[in-house]
Amino acid sequence: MGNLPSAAKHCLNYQQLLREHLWSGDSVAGALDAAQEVSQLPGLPEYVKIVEVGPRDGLQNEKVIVPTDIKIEFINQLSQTGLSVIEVTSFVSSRWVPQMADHAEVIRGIHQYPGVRYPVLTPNLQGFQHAVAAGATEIAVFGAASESFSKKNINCSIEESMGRFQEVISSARHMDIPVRGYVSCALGCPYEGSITPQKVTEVSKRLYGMGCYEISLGDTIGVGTPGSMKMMLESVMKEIPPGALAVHCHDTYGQALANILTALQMGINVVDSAVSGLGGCPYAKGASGNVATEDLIYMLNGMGLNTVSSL
Ligand SMILES: CC(C)(COP(=O)([O-])OP(=O)([O-])OC[C@H]1O[C@@H](n2cnc3c(N)ncnc32)[C@H](O)[C@@H]1OP(=O)([O-])[O-])[C@@H](O)C(=O)NCCC(=O)NCCSC(=O)C[C@@](C)(O)CC(=O)[O-]
Repeated sequence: MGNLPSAAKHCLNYQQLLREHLWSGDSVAGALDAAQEVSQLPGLPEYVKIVEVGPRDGLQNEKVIVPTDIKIEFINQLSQTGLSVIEVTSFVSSRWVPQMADHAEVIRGIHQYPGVRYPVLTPNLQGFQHAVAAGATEIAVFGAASESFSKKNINCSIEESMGRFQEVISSARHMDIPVRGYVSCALGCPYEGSITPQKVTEVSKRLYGMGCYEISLGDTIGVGTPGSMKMMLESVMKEIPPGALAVHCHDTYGQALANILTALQMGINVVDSAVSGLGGCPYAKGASGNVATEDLIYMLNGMGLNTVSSL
């Protein structure tokens, strides 16, 4: 692959692993054999939707800017693996996140496969308008449960961000564009430390009330444990049904799969992940990558849970 950045080579190799082995049911050395009997744990959903965030969350944090044609090839290959949602880029300021400066070229350049959705991140009306002009048909707004993180990440307070999101969501609604909402720092903040479940609930409830069809609760710096995940979800689930929630776990302390399992046991069946464990937010220092898609699928397969939608 010539002199491709190593991150891109790495994720394209993993993509091959996903397509050739995990989804198709072949076994890789030491991996679970499709014919092997699996026993399902009680209380788990039968189907888990994976939201692949590698091209966006993964590549936004790479030191080397991945060339646009490689991003397009990466997304096209991911589209052929069986994933039903691939978050492809973000319409943010290229001064803030230079890695996403080619957002319009990426969305225009990819082949949009039937049955796959390709959401993009939009922080404000300007980003939304550019995203729609480039052909985006699904978007996500991204807020935080931490005041300091909100200021560092999107340069406004939580209250101001809610005003911007309301504008975006209203415009999206007029165009029948579905909007997902992220809540960062759901289990801890790089600037403020712990965040109360009540604060996470308050922000999530506002986004849900504005019309986000799904709220993705982000453990932005990967400090959560099954204990704190359970407490946070118990609080959020008093206001939002589990069917409208997703979890987004970074893996700094190796807790991501355990945290995801906790969420699944509590009735959540949408999980964000990034192929090869890429990822991190440029405004959350110390955060490691997301849970790796292939590890997540390995765990879900091992529990007999379906990850390919039959819809
Ligand atoms: C939100 C802004 C744009 C505010 O940035 P700002 O500087 O406060 O914006 P402004 O409204 O004051 O405008 C200043 C300049 O930015 C431009 N501008 C204004 N809006 C846009 C836009 N949408 N796209 C492109 N340009 C834009 C605007 O046109 C103007 O340009 P100038 O007149 O100076 O030439 C900035 O703070 C930003 O881009 N932040 C993005 C940060 C980011 O992308 N973070 C990573 C994603 S979040 C994440 O990773 C967490 C998550 C989702 O994965 C979940 C988890 O793990 O927790």
